[in-house]
Amino acid sequence: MTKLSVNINKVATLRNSRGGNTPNVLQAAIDVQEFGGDGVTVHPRPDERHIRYKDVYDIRPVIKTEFNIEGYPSKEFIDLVLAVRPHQVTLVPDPPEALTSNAGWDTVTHMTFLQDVIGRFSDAGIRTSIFVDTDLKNIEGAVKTNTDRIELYTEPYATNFTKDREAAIAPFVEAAELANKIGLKINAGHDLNLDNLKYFNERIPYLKEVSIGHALISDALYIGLEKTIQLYKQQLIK
Ligand SMILES: CC(=O)[C@@H](O)[C@H](O)COP(=O)(O)O
Ligand SMILES: NCC(=O)COP(=O)(O)O
Repeated sequence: MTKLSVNINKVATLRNSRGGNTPNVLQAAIDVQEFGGDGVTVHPRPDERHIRYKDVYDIRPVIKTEFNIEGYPSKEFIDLVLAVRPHQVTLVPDPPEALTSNAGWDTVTHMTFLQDVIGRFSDAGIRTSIFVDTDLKNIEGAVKTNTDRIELYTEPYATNFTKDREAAIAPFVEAAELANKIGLKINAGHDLNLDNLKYFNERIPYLKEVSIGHALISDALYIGLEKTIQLYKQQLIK
């Protein structure tokens, strides 16, 4: 079964809209694991508009499953990850002002930088993953960065799924086949939801983990967090 890591950024976005501590982000991290999530993902950004650096420190001790920290590897981010020591770090090439992640790494152009950062995390015993699109040159470049995993950037799949699901999935299957062949493990995420997740999971070989936030937290407003997590987990049965 593919693992579900629940991204709780949007819980923090709601909290931050009022100040105070409602909803409680720490309790959300505890509950998503209690309700069957296989991990917790956070993506701190420089302006701390959702998950704050302090949240990341606070959440670490309540993790009983797997903690995945995503973000752009600025000096502050690298220091945070090395201090908190999650199970996995996912490097994302977001510029600071990005509304949300909107591209994968150009692994050829940024090879030396990625090799250096990945080396530092690997030396600290933290599993590494890098966010990439399905361009095969970026998959081939990824293996040379020495990353353990890639996270396939699934927004193009989600956008095209409603028009032509076969065409939408095809580049992701090809990318996953190549990644597996050259020794990379595969995660995926961005804009996955209850409509498009089952087909993605069925069609993508070797998929180890998906991280889902925006749609899952939105669904939870209607059907509750526990039921929502169970529904997402059901989509991930192979
Ligand atoms: C890498 C990725 O796709 C996610 O981390 C995404 O950026 C979710 O974060 P937000 O919901 O804060 O945009
Ligand atoms: N890595 C993707 C992630 O954590 C969540 O993305 P989204 O479901 O909020 O689009």
